[in-house]
Amino acid sequence: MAVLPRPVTFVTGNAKKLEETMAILGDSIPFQSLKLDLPELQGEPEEISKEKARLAAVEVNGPVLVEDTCLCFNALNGLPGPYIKWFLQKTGHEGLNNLLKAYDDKSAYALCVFSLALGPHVEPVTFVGKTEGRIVPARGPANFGWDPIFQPDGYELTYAEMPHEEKHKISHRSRALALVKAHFAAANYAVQTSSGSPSEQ
Ligand SMILES: O=c1nc[nH]c2c1ncn2[C@H]1C[C@H](O)[C@@H](COP(=O)(O)OP(=O)(O)OP(=O)(O)O)O1
Ligand SMILES: [Mg+2]
Repeated sequence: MAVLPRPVTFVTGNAKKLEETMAILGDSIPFQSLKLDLPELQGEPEEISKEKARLAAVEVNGPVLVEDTCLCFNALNGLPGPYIKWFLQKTGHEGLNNLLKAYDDKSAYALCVFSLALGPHVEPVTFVGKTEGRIVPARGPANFGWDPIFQPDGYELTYAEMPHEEKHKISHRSRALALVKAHFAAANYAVQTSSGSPSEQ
């Protein structure tokens, strides 16, 4: 049993990510959240996520969980990838579709990389979830990022058109979180209580 000084803090500036993560995790891990905009870093997805966790662990001075999400177009060798936030902000759903106009291949994948750092001086561990699909003209409510233009393989609906539970069955985020949950179950973490004795979770 590993003892945590306090529950793991999920650090994100994105309210929808937090909502989905809480819905998927339930009470499976000792968890709290902090709304903080961490820097948008460059590089490979796992390195970005790890570096985010290192920065968050320094901010929180305790155990943290972060995630970085990428939307990767195969025709563009994985771009926009981790830069999807800016592409979405600057070009919108239509602009993202237009990027693929020059190519027959509209296939894409959503990648979610969670990183857990038990403290500021502990090397983060990553958990990757991937969902394959394709980019389509926007359909469904536009209340979470690029959900309206991502249609997962095997479905006629975009992420945005699916009921939440349906998205969670196959999403990049839920696949990564399944690994996070398994890690917690195996590690058998316990949280230090104020009385000083660890309580098992
Ligand atoms: O399931 C999703 N379905 C649709 N869109 C999504 C999803 N998950 C993230 N997104 C969007 C948010 C942001 O525009 C970009 C990822 O950028 P990313 O840096 O990871 O997110 P963020 O800056 O909003 O929050 P954070 O403070 O955790 O970094 O893709
Ligand atoms: Mg971000």
